[in-house]
Amino acid sequence: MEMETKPREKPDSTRWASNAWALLCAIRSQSPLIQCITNFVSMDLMANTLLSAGASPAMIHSVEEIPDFTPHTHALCVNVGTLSPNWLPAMKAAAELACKSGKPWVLDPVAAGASGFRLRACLELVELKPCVIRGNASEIIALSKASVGPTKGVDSSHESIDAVEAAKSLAQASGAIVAVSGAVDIVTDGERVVGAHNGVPMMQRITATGCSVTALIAAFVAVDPVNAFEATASALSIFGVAGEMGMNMAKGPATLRMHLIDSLYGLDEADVLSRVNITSLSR
Ligand SMILES: Nc1ncnc2c1ncn2[C@@H]1O[C@H](COP(=O)(O)OP(=O)(O)O)[C@@H](O)[C@H]1O
Ligand SMILES: Cc1ncsc1CCOP(=O)(O)O
Ligand SMILES: [Mg+2]
Repeated sequence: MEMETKPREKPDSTRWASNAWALLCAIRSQSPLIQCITNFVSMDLMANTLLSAGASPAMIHSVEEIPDFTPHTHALCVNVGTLSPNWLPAMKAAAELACKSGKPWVLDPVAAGASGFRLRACLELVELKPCVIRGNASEIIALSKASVGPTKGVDSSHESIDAVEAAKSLAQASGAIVAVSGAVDIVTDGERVVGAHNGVPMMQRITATGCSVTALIAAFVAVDPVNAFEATASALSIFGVAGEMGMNMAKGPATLRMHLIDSLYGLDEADVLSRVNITSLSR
């Protein structure tokens, strides 16, 4: 039998899983403060998602408070779900201040293609250099093409895999990491593309799971801002793992919502190492 002369390299999938676990541990020990300027529908689930992961959420959105508060946060999540003209200045001010303070910020362009007002707002926010943009496939396609069109509102009428090219070109044009959620969560920096193959279809039946995973991405990039690509894929995969484990105990969307949060809170190393499934999709 031939002796191995150097340590065998761990396969990619194992490295992704170990890294995801390390980042979750960092969130649990550091409890990063995440400012969320988000829609009324998502506030509760988003805050509870962040708390169960170990982060500290603050739903603070008035423009008057941003100069005092935003510089003390570790990351910012901006979500345009229930956008109205009087909320946009606060979103922009917080994004600008986050950048100025060297803090990553993450954009969720909910229903980007549903109206001209919403699309313009999203495009203006993209100009303010988000670290990560996470949407469903229809949102990323609309934002990438800068086009308003027939949509299903906040839901997607496309598969995530159909948005890979749109995501790559949005990443190249904006400099952001772009994530497309769906059956496979796609993450790209414009060159590399990975897929996170976790989650269950029932997650689409709970409102604000997309919003909540965007906030979770903010928590992951808060603890590893230099590796936003890896942090984004890890957050999506970990949320999917919590969904898979929650689904084992759920009877439908309402109980999945509860068990997903409990599972995210209780994830241990063995769960993460055995379930995180991130693979390269680059050609
Ligand atoms: N068919 C699916 N299979 C597994 N997970 C899914 C599926 N569709 C969505 N998810 C998961 O549900 C969460 C919300 O994604 P999605 O429904 O695409 O976002 P949004 O609510 O913004 O439209 C993500 O964590 C995603 O991975
Ligand atoms: C239903 C709804 N309407 C405006 S925002 C919102 C929540 C959307 O949440 P998600 O994008 O996570 O499904
Ligand atoms: Mg959404």
